Amino acid sequence: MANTAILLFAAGVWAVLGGFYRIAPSAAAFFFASQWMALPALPCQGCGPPWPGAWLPVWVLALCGLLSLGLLAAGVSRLLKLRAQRRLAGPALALGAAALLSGVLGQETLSLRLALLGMALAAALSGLMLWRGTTGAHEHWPWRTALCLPYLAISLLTLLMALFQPAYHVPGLATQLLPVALHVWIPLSLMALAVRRLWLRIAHLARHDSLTGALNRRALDEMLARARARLRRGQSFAWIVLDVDHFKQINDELGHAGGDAALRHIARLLMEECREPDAVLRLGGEEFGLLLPGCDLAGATTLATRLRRRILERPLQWEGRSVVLQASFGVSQARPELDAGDSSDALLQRSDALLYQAKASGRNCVVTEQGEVPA
Ligand SMILES: Nc1nc2c(ncn2[C@@H]2O[C@H](COP(=O)(O)OP(=O)(O)OP(=O)(O)O)[C@@H](O)[C@H]2O)c(=O)[nH]1
Repeated sequence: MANTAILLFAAGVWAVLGGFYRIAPSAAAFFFASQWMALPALPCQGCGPPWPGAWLPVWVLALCGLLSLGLLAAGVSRLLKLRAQRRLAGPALALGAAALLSGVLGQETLSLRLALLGMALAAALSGLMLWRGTTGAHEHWPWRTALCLPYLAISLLTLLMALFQPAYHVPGLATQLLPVALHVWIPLSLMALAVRRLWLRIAHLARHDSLTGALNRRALDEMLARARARLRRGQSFAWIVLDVDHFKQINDELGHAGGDAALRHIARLLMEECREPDAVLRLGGEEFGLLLPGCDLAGATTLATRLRRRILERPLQWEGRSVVLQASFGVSQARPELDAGDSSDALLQRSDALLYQAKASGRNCVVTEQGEVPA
């Protein structure tokens, strides 16, 4: 009864998360279905009514278990946006079909063995996808291990049952542990993963421009504060501001979607050309900024000159047309006496003035604190 209640509660939580809050809705739908399929499939020794599985032949229960684990694997692949591992998913499906056929033909023990083998594969598949899908900077190994361990346990247990004890109940300690792993830890850990992914996405959106993927103004404020603190300790930084030339004309000719594509194109070029500590920011409209920690005026000028050329050389490809873009640049280096104050925006103002000069002297050029750079 307790297991059934936990299971129905988890199904309800997935329905609310996916259906109401739209958190990973397709993955939540698979998890919801998986919870329902697990209801009759719970391996339970000597359970009678009202246990839903009490009325069904044992090979049907095992098939429900396989289906439940298959839906779980599908949900994991949707949640982590991974393609299911065909080498495991294909055989698990084939085992399910063979188990169904042999059950219908009256070969119950064979059907049970095949379904248990399928369950071992499906559980291994989910564990493998979770391990691979959570590899990265944000997930630490103890958390990843805790996520994957129950799948490994289920996989091993069902494999042993298939090979040595083809009966649909689990002996000894495993009788207690398996339902806990299946119905408590797996839904809880998957819910935590879904919510954590959403939180990371929100944190990403708060600092990035949704059109171009470049950092936004809020990120600029944080990065400038850190750069000013380093400036006070003697490490300089440089700032490049650039504005796409005649962007209104591009919008008029290509339409707003074409203008947006031009902005994404420019942002991609800037990101390709920058080094690891450099930050590419969209300041608004067609204006971008580059914050270059540890860089002096000469380095920033070299980069701006390279960017100006690269933008000219790599036209935007839009609806079969090749559209040449160009931009004007203002470049300055931070100075401790002017720019180290907590809320000083003198550096940005100097660069804006240089950008204005670049526009005034014909556009498509780089103007630094030492004058215009020859083309
Ligand atoms: N497609 C698109 N257009 C935008 C976006 N933000 C601003 N704009 C447009 O960008 C245009 C900027 O025009 P202007 O400020 O006159 O600048 P410009 O035509 O580039 O002229 P110069 O900077 O002097 O070379 C305006 O038409 C804005 O509507 C955006 O996110 N997407």
